[in-house]
Amino acid sequence: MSTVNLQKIEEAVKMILEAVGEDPQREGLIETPKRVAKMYAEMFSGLNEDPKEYFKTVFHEEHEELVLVKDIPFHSMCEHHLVPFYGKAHIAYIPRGGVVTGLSKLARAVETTARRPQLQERITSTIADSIMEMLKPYGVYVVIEAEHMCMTMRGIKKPGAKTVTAVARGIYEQDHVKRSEILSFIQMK
Ligand SMILES: Nc1nc2c(ncn2[C@@H]2O[C@H](COP(=O)(O)OP(=O)(O)OP(=O)(O)O)[C@@H](O)[C@H]2O)c(=O)[nH]1
Ligand SMILES: [Zn+2]
Repeated sequence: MSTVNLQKIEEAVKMILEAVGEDPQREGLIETPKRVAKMYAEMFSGLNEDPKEYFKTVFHEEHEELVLVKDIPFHSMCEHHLVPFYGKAHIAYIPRGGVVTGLSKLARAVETTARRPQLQERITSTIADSIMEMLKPYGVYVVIEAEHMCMTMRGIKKPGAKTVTAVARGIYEQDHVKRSEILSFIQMK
């Protein structure tokens, strides 16, 4: 259930428009507070969701080897500036005890985690920790690469700069050879 207060967002957007010197009553802006409220409700819809829920869907398959879903596109909102950052997530894990999850659930966990005011580091660790807790695999390695609009369109203004975050859990914490294997699969076209 969404706890987003649409009316409050509308009022706030109207105030921002006034504060920057715009006329919220002019034709082009009259519907803008409503549109922005709807947009925020959508972009922050992950706030009341728990990515762990998705990993309740499991299948029994004796595959105690690598599973990697790479190039999962995502976009999120930087919690410092409320502007987007976007890129790709790559999720690798090694199942244990014949417990594998649905491949789409890995992408769903990215989506849910990204749809709230976020830091790239926190998206990365939340996904890794959710998988560890729910699937109890031998290990998880999550890599996220993203461009932050707050570094592109304002402030330091460095378009093209990419931030890479990686979180290793379980056997990936110690095993750099296994981590390198994932990184080479990620680079493969
Ligand atoms: N660690 C981390 N930092 C982020 C992320 N998104 C944005 N930031 C950074 O958050 C920082 C906020 O710094 P502040 O000095 O408080 O704010 P600011 O004056 O707007 O900073 P500048 O961006 O340097 O102009 C900036 O360095 C941003 O680049 C993120 O996902 N992770
Ligand atoms: Zn930012």
